[in-house]
Amino acid sequence: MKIALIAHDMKKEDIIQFVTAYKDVFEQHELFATGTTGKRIMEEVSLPVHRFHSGPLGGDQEIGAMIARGEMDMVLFFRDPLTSQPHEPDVSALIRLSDVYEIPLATNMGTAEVLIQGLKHGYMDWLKLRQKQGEINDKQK
Ligand SMILES: O=C(CO)COP(=O)(O)O
Repeated sequence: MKIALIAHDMKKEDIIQFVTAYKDVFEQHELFATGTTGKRIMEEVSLPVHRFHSGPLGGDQEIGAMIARGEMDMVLFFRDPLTSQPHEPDVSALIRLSDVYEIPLATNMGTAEVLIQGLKHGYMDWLKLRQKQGEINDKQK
């Protein structure tokens, strides 16, 4: 499963704690992140992460492009709702694309917890079926 991890600055500490707490789950999946979030996860949790640009420099859009290509399975985005972001349109675009392609998206730790528990207990297996169906459709094109 390909999982995107993103956190605004005020939520970086939270995402580090979250990924540390569920390291046993995350280490079984392929992780992607915006620049600074990914750097901190690699350094502080010692997990491999594919890093994109920092969010304000286009990282959210790069993750959005993966979603549009059907290459991302889950997005955990710890947003800061109390600070205005210069790249708010990019943030909205990423959330919109998650809805367009029906990708499970958490925008806070509470929902992220439910998604990761679901992943751990196999409730996300329908995603694999969808991937298989996508592969079949691609072959038929
Ligand atoms: O701004 C972000 C998401 O919108 C996060 O970017 P960084 O992980 O580079 O701080």
